[in-house]
Order: sequence, then C-alpha cells, then structure tokens
Amino acid sequence: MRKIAVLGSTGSIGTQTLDVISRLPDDFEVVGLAAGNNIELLLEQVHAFKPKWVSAANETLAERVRAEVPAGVRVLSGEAGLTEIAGNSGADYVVCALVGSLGLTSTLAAIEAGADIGLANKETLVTAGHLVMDRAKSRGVSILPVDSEHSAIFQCLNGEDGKAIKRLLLTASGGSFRHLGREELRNVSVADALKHPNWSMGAKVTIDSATMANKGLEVIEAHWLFGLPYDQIDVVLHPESIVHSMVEFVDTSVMAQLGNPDMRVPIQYALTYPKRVASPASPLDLLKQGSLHFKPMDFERYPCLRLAFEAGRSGGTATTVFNAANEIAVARFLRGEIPFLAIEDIIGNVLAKHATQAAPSLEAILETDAWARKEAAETE
Ligand SMILES: NC(=O)C1=CN([C@@H]2O[C@H](COP(=O)(O)OP(=O)(O)OC[C@H]3O[C@@H](n4cnc5c(N)ncnc54)[C@H](OP(=O)(O)O)[C@@H]3O)[C@@H](O)[C@H]2O)C=CC1
Ligand SMILES: CC(=O)[C@@H](O)[C@H](O)COP(=O)(O)O
Ligand SMILES: [Mn+2]
Repeated sequence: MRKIAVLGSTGSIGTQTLDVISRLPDDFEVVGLAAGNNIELLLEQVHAFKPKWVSAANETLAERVRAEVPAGVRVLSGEAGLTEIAGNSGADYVVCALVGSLGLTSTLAAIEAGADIGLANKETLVTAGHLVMDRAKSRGVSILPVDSEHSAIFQCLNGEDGKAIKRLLLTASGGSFRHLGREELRNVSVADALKHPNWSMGAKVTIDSATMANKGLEVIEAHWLFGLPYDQIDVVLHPESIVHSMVEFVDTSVMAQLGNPDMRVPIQYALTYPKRVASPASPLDLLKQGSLHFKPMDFERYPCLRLAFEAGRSGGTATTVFNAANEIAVARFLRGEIPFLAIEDIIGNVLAKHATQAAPSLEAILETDAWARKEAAETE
C-alpha cells in the first residue's frame, strides 16, 4: 500500500486523481491533500479520504478547515503548507496537480523526501527542468508523466534505448479557436476561449491550448522528461485528440498510443506503473470513429509555439520567462483586462527584454520568475 499526497486535489486533475484512487483502495492510502480556495470540496475530500495532512491557500481558509476536521489532522496553509505535505507527510508518492510554477518548490520537496512524483504540473519542468530532473536522478525517484502526450510517449518508449528514437511527435488539437484565422482572433471572448473541443480541463490549460502555448510548454516538458534535443521533437495537428502522441524510431517504425480523451487513463497509468489495471474510461471504438486526421503545424497561426521552441533552444532562464510571462498574460486575459492576441505579444515582449542565464540556480530561477511576472503585468 503506497502513501499518497495530492497537491491541487480540488482541480480537474486532482479530482480525477482521487476518483482513480477511490477505485484502488488496496493500493493507496491518502495521507495528504492540498487545495487552494475551494474549501467546500476540500472538506468533502477530507471526510472521504481521511488524510492526516491538509493544506489550503491561506491561513483564513485553513482556520475554516480546522474547525471542521477531526483533531489530529494537521491543517497548514500557503506555499509552506504545500512543501510540508510534499516533504513531511510520510507520502512516498506525490501527485503534483497544481497549476503554474507554484508547483516547483513542493515538487522539489517531495523529491528531496524520496517520494515518486506523478507530474501533471508541466510548468514546474518548464521553469526549472534541469533542477527537477537532476535532483530526481540523484535521489533515485521516478517522475511519472500524467500529461496525456507524455504518458503516451512514455508508453510508446516502454524502456527503449534513447538512441533508437528518431523523433517524438506530440499531437495538438488546435484548441478552441482552431477554425478561426488570425484576423478573427482579435475580438474572441473569454467564454469561447474556455470551450475546448475535446477535453474538460482547468481554465489556465484550456487557454494555453487555444494559444498553443500548451503545446509549447509540452515540447519543453518532453525535452526534460525524455532527454531529447528540440530538433527531435515535432508537433502535429490532430483535431480528434485520439492519438495522444507518437514516437518514430530509427528503423522507421512509429508507435502511437490511442484512446478516448479521458485523463483518468494517464493518471491511473502514472499511479499503477508498471501494472495496467481496468479503467472506467469508455473503450475506444475505431470502427465507430471511422477516420483520424493529421495536419502540419502552422507556426504563423500559432506564434506561441514558435516562441516556446525559441525559448527551449536558448535554454537556461529563457523557459522560466516564457512560462511566467504566459501565466500572467493568461490570468490577465481571464480577468478581461487584455484581448486574446495580447497573450502572445506579452510573452514575446518579455522574452525580448530578457538576457538568458545558463544553468540557473533555484534562487536565480525564482528571481527570474518574479521579474518576468512583473514585466508581464506591466506590459500593455
Ligand atoms: N486538466 C487537465 O485535463 C490537464 C491538466 N494538466 C496540467 O495539470 C495541472 C493542473 O491543471 P488543472 O487540474 O486543469 O487545473 P485546475 O485549475 O483545475 O486545478 C488547479 C489546482 O491547484 C490548486 N491551486 C491553485 N492555486 C493554489 C494555491 N495558491 N495554493 C494551493 N493550491 C492552489 C487549485 O485549488 P482550488 O481550486 O481549491 O483553488 C486546484 O486544486 C496544470 O499544470 C495543467 O497544465 C495536464 C494535462 C491535462
Ligand atoms: C489533456 C491534456 O493533456 C492537455 O494538456 C491537452 O494536451 C490539451 O489539448 P491540446 O493542447 O492538444 O489542445
Ligand atoms: Mn497535454
């Protein structure tokens, strides 16, 4: 029985993770749950899973939780609460389902404590991939991908030698505005941007999908997870989101992982690896599906993906800036402060002002992240 903590338990990935865990009662004991502001849902989860460690976004919310949970449950708050649960709750498996680079310090704390990581929080690898991967290697912990594309690649690789890989092919749905040309993107609404064609997800990743910044984050995530240069990572448009990604090998064989879009499948695989167990997801019926489509990526239509490749190739703090500027720009768009197309402008402008620092320390990353956030908040 593994002791598991879920950071971001009230979000899209967090709730689906708990759904998966509830079907595997002999395999997992929930020892820690961390949420942000959704205290009602957090309390329901505490009553259902009985963790000994709980955290909320701030002390006021934590007080409300303390009043409702049994004595003996430790209720913490803020980033310190996240790192405490990640590193000191006794969890030997931590699911990081937080959104944004907020997940970095707690992921590092979990690694330091020797816990394996189920990683949904791609921003952590984008902002500090070298630190996360180096520390995981030296502590001997596994980083198991939850993101659907990376889970697909992980399954296709199945232990193959890195030298056998010709390239990774990440699939991209095209997002909520895939049928619109660039001119038509000028006045799109927040409500329409939040309508992903295939997946029901949190707001930030849904907007990232519409700008294609999500695929940019995923290209950088793949670079760190699978240790391949950017020249060996490609993106292909695939509107159905049935092929979750592919690997082409040097002998021309292409392996793909397919399934209906349901995050409980990659979440479960990250939890039960190397075992496969039955899933509540609906089986893929290719005969009913009939056809699948693939188109080349259009970097003019989706400049955020071009910026992500450029930042990835620059390396060092460039990807920290790409991520932080994107997080702030998306938050501003969601608040109705800026138009949709300003997201890519802000990322491009903040990156253009930044002098990349190679192999940054954690301190340098946190400083760069703060600088890029301030710039992105002030850029018109
Ligand atoms: N959703 C999906 O299908 C997929 C998501 N991902 C990635 O997984 C990650 C999570 O995405 P998703 O689940 O959609 O996001 P959501 O917005 O649905 O959930 C985010 C979670 O983080 C918590 N949180 C936010 N701010 C804080 C804070 N300051 N302190 C503590 N907790 C906080 C939220 O708490 P609360 O709600 O209580 O405020 C919530 O539990 C992202 O990196 C995303 O890119 C990857 C693949 C698919
Ligand atoms: C489900 C998942 O993994 C998301 O990150 C997904 O990738 C979003 O889809 P697109 O970015 O392809 O629109
Ligand atoms: Mn994905």
